[in-house]
Amino acid sequence: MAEEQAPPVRRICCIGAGYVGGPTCSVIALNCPDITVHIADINAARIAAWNSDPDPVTGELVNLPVYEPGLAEVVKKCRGRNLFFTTDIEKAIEEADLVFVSVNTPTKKSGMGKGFAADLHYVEASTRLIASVSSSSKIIVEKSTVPCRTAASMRTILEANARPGLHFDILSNPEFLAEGTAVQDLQNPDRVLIGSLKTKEGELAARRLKDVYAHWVPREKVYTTGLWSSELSKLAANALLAQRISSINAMAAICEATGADVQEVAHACGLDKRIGPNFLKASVGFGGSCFQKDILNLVYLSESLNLPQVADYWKQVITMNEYSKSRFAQKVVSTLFNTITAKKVAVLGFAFKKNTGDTRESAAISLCRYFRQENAFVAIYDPKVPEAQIWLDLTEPGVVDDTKQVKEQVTIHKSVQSACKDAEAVVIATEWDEFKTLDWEAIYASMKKPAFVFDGRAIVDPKKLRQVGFKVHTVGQGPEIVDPIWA
Ligand SMILES: NC(=O)c1ccc[n+]([C@@H]2O[C@H](COP(=O)([O-])OP(=O)(O)OC[C@H]3O[C@@H](n4cnc5c(N)ncnc54)[C@H](O)[C@@H]3O)[C@@H](O)[C@H]2O)c1
Ligand SMILES: O=c1ccn([C@@H]2O[C@H](COP(=O)(O)OP(=O)(O)O[C@H]3O[C@H](CO)[C@@H](O)[C@H](O)[C@H]3O)[C@@H](O)[C@H]2O)c(=O)[nH]1
Repeated sequence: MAEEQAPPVRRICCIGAGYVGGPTCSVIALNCPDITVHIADINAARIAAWNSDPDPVTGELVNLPVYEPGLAEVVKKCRGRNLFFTTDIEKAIEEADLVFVSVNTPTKKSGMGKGFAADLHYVEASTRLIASVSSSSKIIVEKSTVPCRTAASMRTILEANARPGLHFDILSNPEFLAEGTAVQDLQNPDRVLIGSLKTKEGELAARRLKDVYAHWVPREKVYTTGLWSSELSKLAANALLAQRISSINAMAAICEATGADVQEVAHACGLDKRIGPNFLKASVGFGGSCFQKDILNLVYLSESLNLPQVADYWKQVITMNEYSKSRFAQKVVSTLFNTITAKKVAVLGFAFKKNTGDTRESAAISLCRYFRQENAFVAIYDPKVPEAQIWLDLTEPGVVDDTKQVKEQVTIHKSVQSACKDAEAVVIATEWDEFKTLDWEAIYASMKKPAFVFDGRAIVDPKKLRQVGFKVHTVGQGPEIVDPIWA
């Protein structure tokens, strides 16, 4: 029997103009000129930034709220054509035939499940708003990362509150973009996952969303599943990715103690097709808004399903990540003759990875906290993170209680050279490309001696730095092999 014709989606609303909603729906607008896209948010400042004017000299959109390579060009091309940023959420919902819910789902800070469960109140508020303002049937798409079976709660809320006669199909369409490569990932995804109910209506709604992606994604890359599998696949994918990093970081600790080199170990393992080479880069620890949050979410889900062994298994990925960060900080302190009190430590990079201005759960935040607790002076440089954001991260309520002391101990610099001047140690916390080609001789000349480099990302050549005069520690490299005088 022929499949029922799926009417094309003409108007899309995206609730949430953040790191996911903004790039995702801008790329949809770019590839689907026949679809009008409204990205709506309660945060007026964020929407104003999305609507900000180009730089009068270069014509570039330099004030967008999310920095992603290539994103400004996409927004410039589509904004005002078929892409609009608005705070009029109700109107955007009302006019749409498909609504993405792309709001934040942070870890709960209080109440039941505190520290583990996802806070779903933004998702619920969006769902209630959709129910109250809609006068036509719509497809509602979970874009946010949510616990398994959230779609069932959304359905219950919609059915209880919407006008009689309206029909809502709920789809799960988790986002797999990584920050720093968001546009590239969206333009050429490994896969697009769409989960739906296995009913005639559910499958028709999934086909309509598939048709949107088919404007630029090959149809065979769109994988359709049941709703619950789709929701769980997002948590599973992040858990598996983070697990690889914790696994290689655990190996890094063994390497440092034995003289093995974790880069060689990772390469040797990655040559096995079953293992593969990606996501095996040892580091100071993973950061970002997703890995920790989503694993905690999975741990909570497992515990609530009375699966404590499963919960413990995944919890260990986070425990190992915390250990990686503290182990690295400990290495700095022990190498600097067991005290960094009143010593200047330059921290290069504050973002959780390169090519983003995002600092959420960045390893640099933890490192700076450790160094401050040891009474060091911390000098920070990052090419993209705004100064105000760094202060916010270091003085977040509940993390430190003494803003004044933070400001006495921490300085934020506009250049690497200025951050490193008179420092005893340089710590590379983010793998920004510019750190690979620094003028290390000039940096060395300006530092106190002995001058140390602690490379938490394994991006600089330790041999070259040692020739300049530095004492170098690279994450995952045993010192007794590369520098016998440290043995
Ligand atoms: N950041 C990533 O790389 C990434 C990747 C894949 C999935 N995700 C998931 O996507 C979701 C969004 O993440 P994000 O990084 O974009 O978060 P974000 O905090 O950057 O953006 C969320 C936006 O939603 C807005 N919002 C909240 N409630 C609203 C409401 N009721 N009405 C209108 N706007 C509302 C907020 O003001 C905010 O601007 C999360 O569930 C996250 O886990 C994130
Ligand atoms: O081999 C590696 C790879 C990554 N990292 C670190 O891991 C963190 C996360 O990196 P990455 O996954 O590249 O960035 P995210 O933007 O957090 O993306 C992850 O989280 C998103 C939100 O759910 C998902 O959509 C993506 O698929 C998933 O990769 C960063 O601190 C990286 O420096 C390592 O230490 N070693």
